[in-house]
Amino acid sequence: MASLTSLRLPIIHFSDENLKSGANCCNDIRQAFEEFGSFEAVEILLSYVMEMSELEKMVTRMAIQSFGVEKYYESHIESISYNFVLLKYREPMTDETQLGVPSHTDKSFLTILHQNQISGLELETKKGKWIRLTPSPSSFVVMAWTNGRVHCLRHHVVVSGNKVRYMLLFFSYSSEFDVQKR
Ligand SMILES: O=C(O)CCC(=O)C(=O)O
Ligand SMILES: [Fe+2]
Repeated sequence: MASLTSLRLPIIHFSDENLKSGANCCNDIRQAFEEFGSFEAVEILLSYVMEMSELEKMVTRMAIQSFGVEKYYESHIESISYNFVLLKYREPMTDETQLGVPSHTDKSFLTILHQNQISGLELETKKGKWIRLTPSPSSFVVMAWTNGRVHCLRHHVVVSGNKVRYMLLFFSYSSEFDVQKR
């Protein structure tokens, strides 16, 4: 059996500041590869969450502008908090036919979804028709709130087949925004 040492792999911080000052990060990566052939990448999730909050703010600003209620934008943004969830749906066992999430509507202001290639999410349109989403790792699905004018889609998840499904969910909640009963 190999004898263990207390050595650790080099750690590279993928924070925004580090990525912006590219040169240092590149040198660290080269050095890590030369000396260890490997490194531990940290702060990637934080960068991802920051990007998601930028996307959420951009969509919110555009929606608020087009509804002609820009004057509420600042107070709305101040009232926002986020929740970031990573989900893994295992492949169903042989005696299980479907695994997933029962039908519901999110209680968030906006929900942004990002996933691997395994389908499962089904959305009910305003007219009561169900759509099965075609997943794409290069796109995000944005779901809106509900009020008298905007309709949050009821959705559920049905997972079958023999592949694991991964899902990243980014929810924004507003303390000012009154989510109507759905
Ligand atoms: O896994 C999905 O596609 C969606 C999960 C979901 O709807 C939820 O967690 O609210
Ligand atoms: Fe949901």
